[in-house]
Amino acid sequence: MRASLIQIAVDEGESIESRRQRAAALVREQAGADLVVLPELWTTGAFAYERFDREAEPLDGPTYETMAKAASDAGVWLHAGSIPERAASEGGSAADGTLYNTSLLFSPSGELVAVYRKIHRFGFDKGEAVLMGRGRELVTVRLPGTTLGVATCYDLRFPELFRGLVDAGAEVLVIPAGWPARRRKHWTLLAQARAVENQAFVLACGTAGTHAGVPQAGHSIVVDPWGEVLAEAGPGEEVLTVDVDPAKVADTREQFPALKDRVLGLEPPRR
Ligand SMILES: NC(=O)CCC(=O)C(=O)O
Repeated sequence: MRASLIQIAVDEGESIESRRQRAAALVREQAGADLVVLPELWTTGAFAYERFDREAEPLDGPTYETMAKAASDAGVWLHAGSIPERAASEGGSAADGTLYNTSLLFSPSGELVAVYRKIHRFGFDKGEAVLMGRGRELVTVRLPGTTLGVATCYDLRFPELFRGLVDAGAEVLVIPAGWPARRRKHWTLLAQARAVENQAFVLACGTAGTHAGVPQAGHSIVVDPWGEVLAEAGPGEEVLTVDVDPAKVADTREQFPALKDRVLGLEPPRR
C-alpha cells in the first residue's frame, strides 16, 4: 500500500480558499498512491482558536466538496485531515452552534466513508478544549487488505484510545495533527510508542509553517509495527510517500505475540 502524507504549510498570509485549492491539487498529484493523508485543521490552523467559529463549516461544506472531488479525481482513499465542523441540529439542517474537530475520509470514488470527531481536545481550560465539543466514538475504516484506525493530534497521548482501535481490528493508525515545534520530541517518541505497543503501522501527518504565533513541527512520520521509522519529513511543506506492507502487522503479532499477553480487568490497589 502506497501512502502519501501531505504536510501542508499553514501560514496566515494565505487565504483558506487558496490553501483548500492547493491541498486539492496536491491530492490530485498523488494519483497512483492508495492512501493520501492531510493534517489536522489545515484550513484554519490548529492553534488559530479565534478562527474556529468564524470559519466553521457544515460536514458537507466547501472542504467536503473540494476533497470529495480531489479523492475521485486522483482515485485514492483520502483521509482529508480535519475541519472545524459546525454540527447540524438533531432534527434538520440548521446549525446548532456546536463545533467539533472533525476528520473526513473518502473512498476513491469520492464517497464519504467515515467521520471522526476528535475525542481528546487540546488546551486544558482554553482553546480547543473549551471551544469544541468532544467526540465520543472510535472510528475504524476497512480498506482493501487492511483496516485503518483514526485519531487526531492530542489523542496521540492517550494509549487507551489506540488499544480500543486495535481491539476493533485496526492495523494502520492514521493520525493527522497540528503539532507545535516546541514539543517535536514528544511527537516522534509517541508515534513510535503507539506503533510498538500496538504492533501497528503509524502514519502521522503534521503541518508546516507558523500560525497564531505557533511554529509547527512538521516531521510527519511513518513507523512500522516493530517501531522502525520508515520515513520522516523535514520541517517544511513536503509530501512524504512510503510503501507499507499491511501483512507485516500479522507477521509481527505472530512472531512476538505480546498483545496476547494483555491482562484486563486488574484489581485496583487495596489501601
Ligand atoms: N492540536 C493539538 O491537539 C495539539 C497537541 C499538542 O500540542 C500536544 O499534545 O503537545
